[in-house]
Amino acid sequence: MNKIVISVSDIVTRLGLNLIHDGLSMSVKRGEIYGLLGGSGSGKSTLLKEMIMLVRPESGEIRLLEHNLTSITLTEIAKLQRRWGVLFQSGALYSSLTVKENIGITLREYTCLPDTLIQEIVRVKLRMVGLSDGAADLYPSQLSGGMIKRVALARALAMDPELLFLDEPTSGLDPVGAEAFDHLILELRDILGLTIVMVTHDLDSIWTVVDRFAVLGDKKVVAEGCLADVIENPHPIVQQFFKGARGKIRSQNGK
Ligand SMILES: Nc1ncnc2c1ncn2[C@@H]1O[C@H](COP(=O)(O)OP(=O)(O)OP(=O)(O)O)[C@@H](O)[C@H]1O
Repeated sequence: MNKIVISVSDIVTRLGLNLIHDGLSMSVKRGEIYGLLGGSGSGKSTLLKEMIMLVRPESGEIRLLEHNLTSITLTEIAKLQRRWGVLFQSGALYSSLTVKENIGITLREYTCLPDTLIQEIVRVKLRMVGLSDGAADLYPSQLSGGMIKRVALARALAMDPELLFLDEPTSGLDPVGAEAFDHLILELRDILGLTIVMVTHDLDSIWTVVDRFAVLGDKKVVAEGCLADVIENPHPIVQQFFKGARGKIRSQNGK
């Protein structure tokens, strides 16, 4: 069985007066694509932010790549941050920097690599996400939504991370672009051996790329597992979530 690389145990999260998580637990295994699903406001993005230490839970424990995030030192945080990449929903590219500068920025910040090598790494990452060298000198305002996601993904991969966090990677893309992006994620996981955690509302992504997932509701994980297992879970939140999707499965099966 694959080793667990992220384990969230019994966390309680409060943001302002809002209780977001109340005894939430889940775990991610090495090499899998793990989805965080749930209704709007169920705390998916907050959970992802807790895994990358942008938000701190009030209690409970998060262990990531054998570090306990509640008791980690600053030096360990700095090392750990190099081992993950993040793709935020909007892409979060710097508008005043070109594509190549956006991708190279973490390499310049975290390494002492010479400029020629950084340029070469940027070229490799661009190709890895299916973009040509011609995109390197463009600014974000000159890119389509799909290209922005790809550049943001290339930037997330710049440091050769073991873990990739994706917050709604296909949001804002048309169905064709979303499908292409899903396939890219699958391909990169297989080629690079990544472990991927993704927040998604996109049921097509769940069928296509996600190996296991958690459904968040009632401030907890109400179901966790692979699609075949979770879809049979009688919890009302799960059934509500998949009602339309189940119809889709039936129609796909010709039933
Ligand atoms: N800084 C904050 N202060 C107070 N409440 C917050 C803060 N950030 C988020 N929240 C609240 O926390 C709840 C969970 O937010 P979160 O973004 O994690 O949900 P989500 O499941 O990702 O939702 P969506 O699918 O709509 O993006 C929401 O009700 C949100 O309003």
